[in-house]
Amino acid sequence: MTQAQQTVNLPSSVFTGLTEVSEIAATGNVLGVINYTTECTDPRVENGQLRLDLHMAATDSEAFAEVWTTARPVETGEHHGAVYAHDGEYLLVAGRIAPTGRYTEDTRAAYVAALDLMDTLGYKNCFRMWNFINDINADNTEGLEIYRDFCKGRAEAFELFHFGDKEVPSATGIGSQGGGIAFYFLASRSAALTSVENSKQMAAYHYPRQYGPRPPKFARATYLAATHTDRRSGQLYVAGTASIRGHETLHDGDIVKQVELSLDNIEHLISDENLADYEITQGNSLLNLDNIKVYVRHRSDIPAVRKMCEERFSPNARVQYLNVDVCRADLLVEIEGIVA
Ligand SMILES: C=C(O[C@@H]1C=C(C(=O)O)C=C[C@H]1O)C(=O)O
Repeated sequence: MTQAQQTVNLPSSVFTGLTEVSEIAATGNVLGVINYTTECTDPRVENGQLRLDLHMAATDSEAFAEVWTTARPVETGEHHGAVYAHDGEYLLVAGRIAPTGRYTEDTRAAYVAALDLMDTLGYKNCFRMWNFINDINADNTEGLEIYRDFCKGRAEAFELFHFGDKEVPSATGIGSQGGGIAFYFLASRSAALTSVENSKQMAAYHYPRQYGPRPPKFARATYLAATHTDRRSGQLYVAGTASIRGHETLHDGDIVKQVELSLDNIEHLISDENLADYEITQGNSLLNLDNIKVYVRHRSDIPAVRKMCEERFSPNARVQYLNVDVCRADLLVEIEGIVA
């Protein structure tokens, strides 16, 4: 099959009630099940499937599962505390850092184990990372905000693996309702990746030191396609996006304006105007965003946030609203998604 005809069976995920996971699992091979639920547990292999429970819901009624499926048979395993599942083309790896007074070293060690696993198994193209950080805005035992503590350890791990700034994947770094720091990553063996920045935001890895000793290392989006010549039909994994222009938070205290700017930021990020710098042409708008998570700091804001989002998202989009802290104390909302 020529490169031009090569198709990459991209992973897809669905959100489902915790009880429906078995039904989804019956439809194909499961790369992994991420439970956004009422407690955090260490990643595990259960019935041959990778499972990670994240404490992201206050009640069972708010809980849901994100199920990653693939057309290929899946193998699972464990590597220095990280649990993984792979199908020959895609790898899902999950880990958890236990609560501690200082996260830099444990974050670095956990990321080193996961990045080493990717190298060892041959899935060097990491295209999305999710990090769930309990007490994200609280100070660690040395007075450093826990998010900044995490960012330091992550930056050190990327440095050890010689990740250039333009090689870091899109990511989410968000609060949780318990459990230290849990994370999961997606990587590919052969897909072509393009790191995408937002021309209206400073690249996070260039943030000034006022935001911490080491900047957050992530791309605003990662474009994933079968080959580098495919600039039209790839997927865009959109990082958690908030009310930030340049490097500054805008609309402190104003949830409505923060939602508007977060949505405007994503709309611009995935637009042909912004993607022209990468020779990607897809004609995207917010109506093409799916697998959406909307993180809201104050539970009482969720109804208004939902109404604003529903006015701009496709009625067919899969959307979950979660009540957790955001990476900066002055941010009230954050939104992520995938353009498939
Ligand atoms: C919202 C922002 O950052 C958040 C933190 C991230 C991280 O540290 O990995 C990634 C995206 C967002 O979840 C931002 O800086 O714009």
